Amino acid sequence: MSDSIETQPPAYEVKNLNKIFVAEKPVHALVDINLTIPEGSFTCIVGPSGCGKSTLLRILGGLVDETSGTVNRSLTSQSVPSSAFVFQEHGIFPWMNVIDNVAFGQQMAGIDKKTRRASATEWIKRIGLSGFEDSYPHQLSGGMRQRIAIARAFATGSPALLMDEPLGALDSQTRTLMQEELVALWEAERKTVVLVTHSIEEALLLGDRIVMMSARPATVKEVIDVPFERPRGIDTEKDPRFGEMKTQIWESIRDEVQESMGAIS
Ligand SMILES: Nc1ncnc2c1ncn2[C@@H]1O[C@H](COP(=O)(O)OP(=O)(O)OP(=O)(O)O)[C@@H](O)[C@H]1O
Repeated sequence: MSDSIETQPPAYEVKNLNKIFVAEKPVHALVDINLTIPEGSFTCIVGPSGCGKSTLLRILGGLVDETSGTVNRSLTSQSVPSSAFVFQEHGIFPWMNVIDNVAFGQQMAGIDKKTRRASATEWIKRIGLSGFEDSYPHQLSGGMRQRIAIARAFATGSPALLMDEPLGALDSQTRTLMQEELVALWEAERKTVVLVTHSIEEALLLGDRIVMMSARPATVKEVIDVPFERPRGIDTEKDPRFGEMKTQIWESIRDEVQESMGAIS
């Protein structure tokens, strides 16, 4: 874990948060969530499928309202959105070319065309897609499309990036490369990142901290500090502690899945 993370002021402070979706049958998604996310940290959220991870992320970003409790967001900005989202798929517009997709967030923020095209060109270079500025998403691979979605989020200038399984649809080799690229961008920019993942390995490779959620109605079961030095990679995975932590997290999640299915006798 980065030494300074613990001393950073909170980017998000969640207190006694509850979320009940009002549907034909009300769904109690989140119950009494208390969580502090330090500025500049990389936090991964893991938990059983359907427990409420995406809901928590959307509440952090203000896309969904909480039912009760509070979310204090200290990272605000007059000129750009306080957070930018990256979703697993469909995050970029098929009718826009690469440069317009990357510049979209800045366009929404009212930044002039010349400035946003210069910034988008720089970001396209940083993600290794120079030469593809005029290409359309259907002409690109899945990995290239997710690079664009990530570049667009960084290019908005938002101080926080909220990512919902951003690498989940990629093949394992592309995913490994993109994990490294994402961490390199985060280390250079030091945004506050909150990333939902189903992959325990990914959480251990990317995160300063891992927030483990219980089965629905979800609460924060545990927050684990990830002890591995950066850069992390194959050597990190060979560390015996990596295997131990992976087993510990998996066993905890498995208990939650079993509990939610009523499978524990
Ligand atoms: N708009 C909505 N209306 C009603 N129920 C909803 C709504 N959005 C989510 N839910 C319910 O809230 C619960 C949590 O959903 P959420 O998508 O946050 O879980 P998740 O942990 O991200 O799932 P997964 O890991 O499968 O992506 C689920 O039972 C889901 O059906």
